[in-house]
Amino acid sequence: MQTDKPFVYQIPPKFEDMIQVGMRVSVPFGNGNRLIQGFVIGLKAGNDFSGKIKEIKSLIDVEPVLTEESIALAKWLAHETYSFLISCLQVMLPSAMRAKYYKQLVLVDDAVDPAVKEYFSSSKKQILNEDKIDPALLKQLMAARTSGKISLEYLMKDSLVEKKVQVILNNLTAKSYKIEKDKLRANALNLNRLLDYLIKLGDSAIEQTMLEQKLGITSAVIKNAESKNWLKRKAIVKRRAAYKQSDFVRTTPKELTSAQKDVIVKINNSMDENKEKIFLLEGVTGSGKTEVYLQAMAKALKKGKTALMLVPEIALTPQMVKNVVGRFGSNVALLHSGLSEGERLDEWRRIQNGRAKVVVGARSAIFAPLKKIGIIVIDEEHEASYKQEKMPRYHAIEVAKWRARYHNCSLVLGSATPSLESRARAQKGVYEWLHLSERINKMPLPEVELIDMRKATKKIDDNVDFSTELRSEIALRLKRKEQIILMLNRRGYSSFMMCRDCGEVLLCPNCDISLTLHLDSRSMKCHYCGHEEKIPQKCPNCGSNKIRYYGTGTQKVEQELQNLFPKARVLRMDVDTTRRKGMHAKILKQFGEKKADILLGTQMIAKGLDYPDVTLVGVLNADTALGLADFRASERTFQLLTQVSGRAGRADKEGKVIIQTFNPEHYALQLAKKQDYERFFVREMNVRHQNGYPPYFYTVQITASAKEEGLAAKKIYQIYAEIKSSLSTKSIILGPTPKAIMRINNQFYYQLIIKYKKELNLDAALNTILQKSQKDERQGILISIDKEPLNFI
Ligand SMILES: Nc1ncnc2c1ncn2[C@@H]1O[C@H](COP(=O)(O)OP(=O)(O)OP(=O)(O)O)[C@@H](O)[C@H]1O
Ligand SMILES: [Zn+2]
Ligand SMILES: [Zn+2]
Repeated sequence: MQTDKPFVYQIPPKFEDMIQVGMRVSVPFGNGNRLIQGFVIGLKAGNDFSGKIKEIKSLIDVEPVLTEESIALAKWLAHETYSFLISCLQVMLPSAMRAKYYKQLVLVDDAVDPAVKEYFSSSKKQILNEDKIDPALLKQLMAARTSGKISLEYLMKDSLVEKKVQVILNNLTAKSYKIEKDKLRANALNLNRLLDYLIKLGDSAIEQTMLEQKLGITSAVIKNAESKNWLKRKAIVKRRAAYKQSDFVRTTPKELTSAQKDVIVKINNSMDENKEKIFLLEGVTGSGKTEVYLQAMAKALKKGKTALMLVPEIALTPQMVKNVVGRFGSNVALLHSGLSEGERLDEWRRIQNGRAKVVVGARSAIFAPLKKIGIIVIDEEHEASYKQEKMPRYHAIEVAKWRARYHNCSLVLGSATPSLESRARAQKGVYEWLHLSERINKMPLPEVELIDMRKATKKIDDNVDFSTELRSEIALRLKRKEQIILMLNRRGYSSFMMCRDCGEVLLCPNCDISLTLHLDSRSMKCHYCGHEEKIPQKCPNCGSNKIRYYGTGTQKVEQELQNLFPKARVLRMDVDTTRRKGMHAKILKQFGEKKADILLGTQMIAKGLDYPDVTLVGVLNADTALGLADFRASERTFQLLTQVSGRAGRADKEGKVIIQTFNPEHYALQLAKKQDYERFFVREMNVRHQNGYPPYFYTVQITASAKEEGLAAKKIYQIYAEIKSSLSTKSIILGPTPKAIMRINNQFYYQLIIKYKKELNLDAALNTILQKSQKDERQGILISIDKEPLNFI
């Protein structure tokens, strides 16, 4: 259970001069006095607590892991995102530093069933693994516990482990080695070789595994030598490297174009003023935003400060790493999910102790413990992955703003397709708007052609995913030995219905939002107002019976490609082919080395890739995102199509883009075809204004979930009543409704969304809900509060 308040503990005399705010300690907690991990968030003399005060048991850290800044940030975050403070403190640290708890069973009385005895055969203490244990045995164990024959203990394992390796050191003088060698039989080859090596080793040391490899000997030989006192073994801490320095060629700053210069001058000036300032760098695809980031970051370093750069997880490609590590060398720390826990911990430590001055990472890297930050860069700022979907539900941009204020530094938000919220703020002058409107070397943006699949499918077999136009363009590039990127849009896979003849997507009569298919209830539902109707047999628009779930798979397309172009070398990139660690990078590397002609993938190939030989981009299905019942559907579609189109024709060869769609008239597609972000912005702002959506309104989403549908529904209506009474009449509540995927893991989800402009009482009302949610949790009802949710359904 969450206990979201600080507790008072006594500092035992032995820790008196050592304990500091920001350290982790282990303390007894609750009636059982089991040990748990806690954070020291304040020190005070005397106390105003009337009960008996427990003592701190031990210190987990010898120096604080939380800084003054991170504690202040956590407090703000808890308030800002309606989260528990403890979750916010934990999010500041790498996962390896979060305590993990184990249950341990201890046999106290031998008179137990044979099965139980067997369980304890290797040791009287066993770590209980509830997932792996046979349920029948578990039942017996629990019975034995009730009768007092077994006791249950909670253990905290601090996984703050450093990686240790064994190194070999000399133990004898050169002279003694000579004597040993003379004693040795000549056919003791391994020992002879080892002795020769040790004589040469002198004062240095070598890792044991390396020595074994080098001499082709086993650890038994080393053991033997150790017993003869020839050598010493010692465990030393080894840094787990996130990247190999030697893999990167150092690069020097590029001569900037005049457009880039105009932009960087503004950023540099603001850095010289040491004032908090937010820039929106809107630059078309291939306009050289990365070089601007790098030179601005270099400026921060020159001023003796540090630099923090965020990129979406999926864009943390070998190319991006090459760019940054190439420029800043060993100053760079990388933080992303491709690293092991240990690697991330070691990178975090390098940042904390000031050895890494540049941090590049995905969302959670925004909490990197850099001191004296001079600049924060957020690339692809429109990306939804910057928002965390579990508590604390923070948006990295909001955290970045807080840190920019704390450090009085610059924040640069960059994108070819900024989020509407960001672009609107630039409009109002909240952010300074910087614009790169042309590609490097004045290369044109690629020509985009929309293919109307309502007509195309009639010409060819209904089941084929390639129009004749796309096929002939692919054939042409294959002949010219140029490269092709094909994207299959999988978002919203099979979740909505569309007519194959007229392109009609079923809409809600009350909202301008498409209905979502619910297979469990066999109906179409609106997730905004609750409207529900039967799944139609015929298209309500044209009467055709060719209406279907929309969706296709990468594997099916790959097969088709092989049939159409048997000689083409295809790389497929989707969740299946990238599940294994490092595969994502590997596939991109192969493509970059021209070991394939076609890169076929899902959304994950849309951004950041910069390959000069790619001259054709094909989008197989542009529509799935449009069909989603979310008011951001048009924005996401426009962003995705513009981003993926931007992969074509980035160097000296002209690019071409083919987009297959059932909705060629839709403004998101028409404007993506022109790659005209500015016009899209104006148009979409109009739509948002008319329908009362962000950025014209703020939003909060409240979700209630439970194993029993009734409980979740009852709770959300109760919250609805409470919230309603505290809101002014100007605000709107959408719902309550079940969520689009109402049941996940047998948990039922209900939600409501509050739209408001100004609500003085809302904050207090939401905090009350949060505090009460601890009680709800005991009854199996989970409540979540999400400020500015990016997912409405
Ligand atoms: N001043 C420059 N002189 C020469 N080449 C440059 C310069 N600036 C950038 N480039 C090159 O131009 C290409 C495009 O730049 P970059 O990848 O930074 O674009 P981008 O704006 O980030 O695009 P996207 O939004 O599509 O990722 C890169 O290959 C980069 O090396
Ligand atoms: Zn129709
Ligand atoms: Zn509706």
